[in-house]
Amino acid sequence: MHNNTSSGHYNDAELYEQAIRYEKGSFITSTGALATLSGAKTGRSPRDKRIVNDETTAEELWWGKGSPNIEMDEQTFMVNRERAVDYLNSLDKVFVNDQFLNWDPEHQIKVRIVSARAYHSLFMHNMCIRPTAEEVETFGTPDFTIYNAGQFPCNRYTHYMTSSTSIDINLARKEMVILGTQYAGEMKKGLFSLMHYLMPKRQILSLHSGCNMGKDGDVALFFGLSGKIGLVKHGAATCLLLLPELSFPRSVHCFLGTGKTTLSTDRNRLLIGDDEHCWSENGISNIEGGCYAKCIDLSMEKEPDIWNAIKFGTVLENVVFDEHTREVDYSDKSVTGSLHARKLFDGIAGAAAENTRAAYPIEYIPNAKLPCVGPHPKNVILLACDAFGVLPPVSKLTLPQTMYHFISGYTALVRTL
Ligand SMILES: Nc1ncnc2c1ncn2[C@@H]1O[C@H](COP(=O)(O)OP(=O)(O)O)[C@@H](O)[C@H]1O
Ligand SMILES: C=C(OP(=O)(O)O)C(=O)O
Repeated sequence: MHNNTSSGHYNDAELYEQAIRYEKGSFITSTGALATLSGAKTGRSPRDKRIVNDETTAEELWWGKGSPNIEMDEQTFMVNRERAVDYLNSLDKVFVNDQFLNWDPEHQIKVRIVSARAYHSLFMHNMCIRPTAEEVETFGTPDFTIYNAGQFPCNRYTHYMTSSTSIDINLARKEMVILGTQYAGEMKKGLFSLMHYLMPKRQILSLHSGCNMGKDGDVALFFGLSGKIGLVKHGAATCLLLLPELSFPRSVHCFLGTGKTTLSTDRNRLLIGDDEHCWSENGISNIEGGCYAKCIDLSMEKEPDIWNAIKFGTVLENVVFDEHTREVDYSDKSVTGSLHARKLFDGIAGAAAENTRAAYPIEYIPNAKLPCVGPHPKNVILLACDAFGVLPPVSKLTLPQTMYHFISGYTALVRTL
């Protein structure tokens, strides 16, 4: 970085101080968490996420109709990279996180995150695997670097840009650039995209799943899409029956997530991870070092372990709290149900992206399995949200049926309008 910009690793307390002093909307809640705001974007921007299509990725990645990969060229990546680095260099200080991905030591990846906001640094500190002091000293060259200049927009007149947000991945340069969104989840999901590229080359399956283990070592995987909006009628969702003490609201309702985090965090089982895993010959390993729980309507009674994890060190995104008591009102969706959120979901009547979040280190869950690895899974659960009520609430699938439903994406929400 530029000589006038100081960069460094900060501890949790220092990051709290920096966030509270310099980042508007950052406060300590009654339980000690750092409550903060992600700005206009309160969820991911998949339509603004691009991958450089070069000689190698042209062959290796799926492009074109039906593919979720949106392309950009190397030159445009460099334009955005320069813009992000120039922005970061214009600041007095930037935050640097050197951390690891993947609890399987044989397939661990070193990542560096350079960010402008203390909130982003604390978030990644919680979400990636934390190195020891000695490992920080001997970290060396990272395998991948994120430049997060999310407060600064991309230039809408730059080739490929369709808004002021761009999340750009260059696999050859091993870099990711973020412009125009401060939603912290972009960083963790960007690294997950990287793992989807790197791990299959090593004959390892990267999985969007939660994972926990019974006392006898039986591992269960929970698959289900996140970040989808749904209109669910009471009683129509499969996951309702998997965890009957929780309930969906009575009427038509919009929400995110199918329950990987909620259902893998289970008092009676050891938590291996809530969202991203690798399945290799060695068994299962969590990619991350933390959890990113949705907290809309969170309560002590329904989800006690997640509730208790919201303490000093935890980042609370876009929640509303009482100015004096600093008690969080988890039913308040006014920040994430913003005009922007409504626009994001294409004007679906009454829709609000209820995406208030808590990011905490996995060891904040009392029965976390550390290190976060386990043997080959015994059960695979596909969580579905079938608003039509066509799927039986619980079905035991044969292997071909499982493959069919997994590949056809039926763990996603199926909605009515
Ligand atoms: N029966 C249920 N099973 C799972 N989640 C439920 C249930 N009822 C309500 N919920 C809520 O749905 C959301 C599920 O989100 P989450 O577990 O984060 O999904 P994912 O990890 O798959 O993205 C949470 O806000 C949870 O409180
Ligand atoms: C970070 C995200 O994923 P998940 O819902 O799986 O936590 C997200 O969709 O914004």
